[in-house]
Amino acid sequence: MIYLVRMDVALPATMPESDATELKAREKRYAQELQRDGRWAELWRVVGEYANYSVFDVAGNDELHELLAGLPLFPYMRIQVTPLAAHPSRIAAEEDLAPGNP
Ligand SMILES: O=C(O)CC1=CCC(=O)O1
Repeated sequence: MIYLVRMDVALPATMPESDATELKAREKRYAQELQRDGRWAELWRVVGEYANYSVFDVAGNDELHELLAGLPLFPYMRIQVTPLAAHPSRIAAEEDLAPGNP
């Protein structure tokens, strides 16, 4: 299933800079691991905000929840999830159209 996810991050003003830096580094490693295995398909910054729009390609609600809850920044995020369905007018990617592709 495909999900559009918006994450808004709000770190407490009282958080020491070194803790914030360490959390962000862990978040980056976690996000890049999931991008490499294909489950975090898109990651875009919202212009002018400490927020992102992401697209996840996972088995379903339970897997998405597990991935999101595992984000190092999860305790400091507001997360909105929109499940997406195929659009009938979408031109499929070349590889989707390849003969023999399930
Ligand atoms: O900076 C953000 O939007 C939060 C975040 C998600 C993945 C990552 O590396 O940072």
